[in-house]
Amino acid sequence: MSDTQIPTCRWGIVTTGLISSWFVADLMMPRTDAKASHIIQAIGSSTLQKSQDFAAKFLKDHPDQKPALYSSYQDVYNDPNVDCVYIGSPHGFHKQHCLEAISAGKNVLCEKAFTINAAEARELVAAARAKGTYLAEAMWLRHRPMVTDLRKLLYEENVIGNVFRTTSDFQMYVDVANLPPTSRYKNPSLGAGSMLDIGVYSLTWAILTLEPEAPGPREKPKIMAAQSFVDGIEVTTSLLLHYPDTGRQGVVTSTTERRRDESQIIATIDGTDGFIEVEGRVPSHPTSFTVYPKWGSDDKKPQGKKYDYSRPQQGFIYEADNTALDLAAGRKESTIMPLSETVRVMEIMDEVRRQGGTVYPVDQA
Ligand SMILES: NC(=O)C1=CN([C@@H]2O[C@H](COP(=O)(O)OP(=O)(O)OC[C@H]3O[C@@H](n4cnc5c(N)ncnc54)[C@H](OP(=O)(O)O)[C@@H]3O)[C@@H](O)[C@H]2O)C=CC1
Ligand SMILES: O=C1OC[C@@H](O)[C@H](O)[C@H]1O
Repeated sequence: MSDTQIPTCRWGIVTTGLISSWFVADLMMPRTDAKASHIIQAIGSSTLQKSQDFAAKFLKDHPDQKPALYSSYQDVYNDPNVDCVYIGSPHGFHKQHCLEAISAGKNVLCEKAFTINAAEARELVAAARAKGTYLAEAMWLRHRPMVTDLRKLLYEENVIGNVFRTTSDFQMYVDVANLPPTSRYKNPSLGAGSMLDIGVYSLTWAILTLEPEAPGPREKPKIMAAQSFVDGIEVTTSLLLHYPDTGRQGVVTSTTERRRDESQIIATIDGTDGFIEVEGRVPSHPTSFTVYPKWGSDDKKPQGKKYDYSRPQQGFIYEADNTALDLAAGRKESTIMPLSETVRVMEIMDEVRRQGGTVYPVDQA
């Protein structure tokens, strides 16, 4: 604990790609409501030059940060001053990188999609439990205070009556046909495909708004899914969730075939007394939501009440703070995204892929 009684987490950043830059930039932004403080203790890349370039670019305004810069990921796992390793490699490497970190005795926060399939996720859970290390999926959407507030309005205050449906669509244009085979959006071994990369967020909106018990134990929905492909890579997934007990339905879609607007409605939750629209750039990046009463008999959209959560940070600070709090409390997994929940999500995506026809090389191993 620091003097101010908030925990400090010393992070070891593994890989210097896009997400690692977003994560580090967010952690370094000033704020007044910190629940933890964060130190970038080490950076590991496939080359020393990349680690140096990353630090020079993303820590240039933070001379107090003096990370050890490494030419391998293993050096980060071996660094005794690192409290938690953040893994930002492509999906296909998550299992290997997590296993290497765990076997070095390190706590791990690993990017989504957690693994390629549920079997890999279960293997990681077993490894972390055997070693006694912390392991969590960096599903940052679940950590947003907005999500907690929204679920409270839905299921404690019942602001839209009985929830019966959620729709969520993630659109992102990727020119799959013209990408090199090494790209994580094109290479099946790296887990290319819209479902694992972005559909997981649309699915998360359905889970969070249709399953009030989440992340506790609960029934699994029935799943109906279809997937489409370009050059053998899944580019569009549509999936229907149906909860027989309540009749609720989730309409969950993702595509890398469509350009999106800068701001849009990223999820809609329908209830018997009204509806809620979640606004933002994409389903991983909500900025506000608006609660509307039921439509009247005229054709005018009713007046809604907007809840705005825009702030300078992208939102990675919430998962980082919560990880630091978990570690300070001696927990071995996240209370917000427990490992059982990660495995459940992976199982749902396995079933979507089984119906849709996406097969990754490790599925056949
Ligand atoms: N939470 C979120 O909003 C986001 C999450 N993600 C997730 O983060 C992960 C990485 O995505 P992203 O940052 O976009 O990917 P990038 O391609 O930008 O970066 C991946 C990094 O992984 C390392 N790497 C190791 N082996 C390979 C390989 N064979 N091919 C490519 N990279 C390799 C490289 O790091 P180095 O050169 O340093 O060794 C590379 O820079 C994915 O799991 C993705 O789903 C991505 C974007 C947003
Ligand atoms: O998690 C993600 O959200 C934003 C997208 O740009 C990215 O490809 C995806 O991995």
